[in-house]
Amino acid sequence: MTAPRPPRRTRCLTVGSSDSSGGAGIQGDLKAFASVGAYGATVLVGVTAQSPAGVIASAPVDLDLVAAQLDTVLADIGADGVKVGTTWSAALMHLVADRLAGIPAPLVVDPVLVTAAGSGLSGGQDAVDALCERLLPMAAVTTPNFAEARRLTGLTDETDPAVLAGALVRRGARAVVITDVPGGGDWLFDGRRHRAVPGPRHATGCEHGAGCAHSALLTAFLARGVPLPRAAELAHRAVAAGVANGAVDIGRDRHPVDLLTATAADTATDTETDTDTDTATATGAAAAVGAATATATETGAATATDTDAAAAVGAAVVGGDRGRPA
Ligand SMILES: Nc1ncnc2c1ncn2[C@@H]1O[C@H](COP(=O)(O)OP(=O)(O)OP(=O)(O)O)[C@@H](O)[C@H]1O
Ligand SMILES: Cc1ncc(CO)c(N)n1
Repeated sequence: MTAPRPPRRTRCLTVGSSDSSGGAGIQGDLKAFASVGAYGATVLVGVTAQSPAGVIASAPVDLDLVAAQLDTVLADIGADGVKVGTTWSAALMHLVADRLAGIPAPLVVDPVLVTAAGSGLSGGQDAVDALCERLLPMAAVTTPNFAEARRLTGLTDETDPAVLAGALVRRGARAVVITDVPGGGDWLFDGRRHRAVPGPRHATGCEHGAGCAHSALLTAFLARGVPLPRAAELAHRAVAAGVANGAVDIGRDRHPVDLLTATAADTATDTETDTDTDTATATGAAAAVGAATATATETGAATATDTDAAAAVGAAVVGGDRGRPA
């Protein structure tokens, strides 16, 4: 009799660029995957010199090296969920689309065109067109911020997220989450139904990497089979908590989001007694899915009342593959 195979952890792959400050890009993605216990692999497509204040210099990685990374990681590690970030060139978009075509894993496309600090970070219009034509139709969801949604649709003065999301679906997206819409929170359109993903805005200045963290968490949750509306809610709550409890001690004027230490800080010396309910209850990615995390961590079983959340986080914590799509 052969021994049962141990449960496999969720494998997430990010195709993105390096952020020298460590807060966004592939570094941010790895932290976001780790915050929910997913295994993160990376295909590096570019390098940036940046701080939370902005991008100073950048360069793409040679396409042959990108192809070799994709082939190697997909052949050996595989992926249950894939995220694509920075869009350096049309050639890169075509290469990534060719290599990812047909892989049985949800794809999240975070079209990084404008960073939280307002820096442009993308190729030209041909890269944007290739992204829309090749990658958006393959993706389970795309997650532009408000400025990116305007750029992708060409609706540069549009203020209504529903109009922008509708236009993106007409451009080929299957589903859209526009992040940080006016008034706070996100906007989800799954191609059939529009809905707000509400949440308060936190004025901590810790927004660097928020978009990367959001799309990486969405990738991990979708990889575990959490339905998109719930995954969008969980990802937003986790990131908003990471902004509220961000790394204010890192960076001069602007600071990175922090998904990892908030939970630890919560259980540490308790020097901060925060009465703001959102801040107090939603500390860190793990706590954003509520008691589910704690229960799963302690008992090794996702016994919390919030089943989606438990599936999303619990599976990672116990290294299992519950919730994985067939
Ligand atoms: N100040 C804030 N308070 C609460 N939530 C926020 C705040 N800023 C952003 N968020 C949330 O963070 C997530 C990412 O949104 P955002 O629009 O900042 O991404 P982005 O602009 O792509 O970020 P970046 O370029 O730094 O990666 C969304 O769920 C959004 O609602
Ligand atoms: C490399 C990189 N990717 C993504 C973002 C998100 O805006 C960033 N600031 N830097």
